[in-house]
Amino acid sequence: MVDQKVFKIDNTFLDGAQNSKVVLLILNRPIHRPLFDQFIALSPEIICADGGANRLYDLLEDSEDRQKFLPSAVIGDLDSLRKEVRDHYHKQKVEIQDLSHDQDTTDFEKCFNHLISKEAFSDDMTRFLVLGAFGGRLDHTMRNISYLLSLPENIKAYFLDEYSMGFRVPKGKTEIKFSKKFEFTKGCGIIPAQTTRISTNGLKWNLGQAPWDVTSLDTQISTSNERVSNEVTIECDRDIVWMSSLNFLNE
Ligand SMILES: Nc1ncnc2c1ncn2[C@@H]1O[C@H](COP(=O)(O)OP(=O)(O)OP(=O)(O)O)[C@@H](O)[C@H]1O
Ligand SMILES: Cc1ncc(C[n+]2csc(CCO)c2C)c(N)n1
Repeated sequence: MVDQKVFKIDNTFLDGAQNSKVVLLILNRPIHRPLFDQFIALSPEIICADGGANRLYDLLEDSEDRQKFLPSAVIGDLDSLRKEVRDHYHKQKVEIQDLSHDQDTTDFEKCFNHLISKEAFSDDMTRFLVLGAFGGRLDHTMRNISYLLSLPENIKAYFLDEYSMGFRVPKGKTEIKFSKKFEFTKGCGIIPAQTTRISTNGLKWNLGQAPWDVTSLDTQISTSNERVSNEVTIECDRDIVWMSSLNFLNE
């Protein structure tokens, strides 16, 4: 029998367990302060997608904090970036990239595509935390999920709001090690893009037996599931998005 390659996803970097490079991408959505404070403790590089810079600027009320948490770039078509915010970051020599010639990709995609095309971010150790990828307009959220599924396999992207965190699990067999500090054992879910044959281990309601041997958007999606272990194994024939609920709102 040929041994199947097992893909590993290790989220313990969120507990500060690994020495990984973290990039925090801020989109144009309200920023939940406790969420920001937790992730900023991982010493990330900050990048803002267009109006995301307004959100960062408004969150940090005094100039000392604004200086401390300076983004290294603001990227997008810049139609949402307020003048005072643009002037402020321009004065601080933050790179401001106007990509308004492109009317086919969202500001988030412009920003992320630009980042991952750079050598500094193309290594396997970089983790991208995208703040504000869910909530707000459902078409934006759905497009963000679609974009997540289209990323190259080596890109480690995590989409977040204060309720949940989503990441792609590629087709094949994957072992996921969860963060103890951030990811709640209750309230996890699996979002399929296409009709997917799937089996899991480590959940209270494992998938793998009829009718739960298949998941698809137009039949059934596992939500409100629970992890019974800090490690879960998933085997699927299409990429899916794993959703972990976060416990910020329970604090
Ligand atoms: N209402 C919203 N709901 C969900 N996500 C949003 C919303 N507004 C903005 N975003 C996210 O933040 C990113 C930056 O937002 P910004 O307001 O600067 O762009 P936009 O002009 O509204 O959208 P687009 O990306 O289509 O140009 C967007 O690309 C999108 O991913
Ligand atoms: C089929 C299709 N639908 C919508 C748009 C519009 N659009 C999508 S992203 C974007 C940029 C916004 O900053 C714009 C204008 C398109 N180009 N193609």
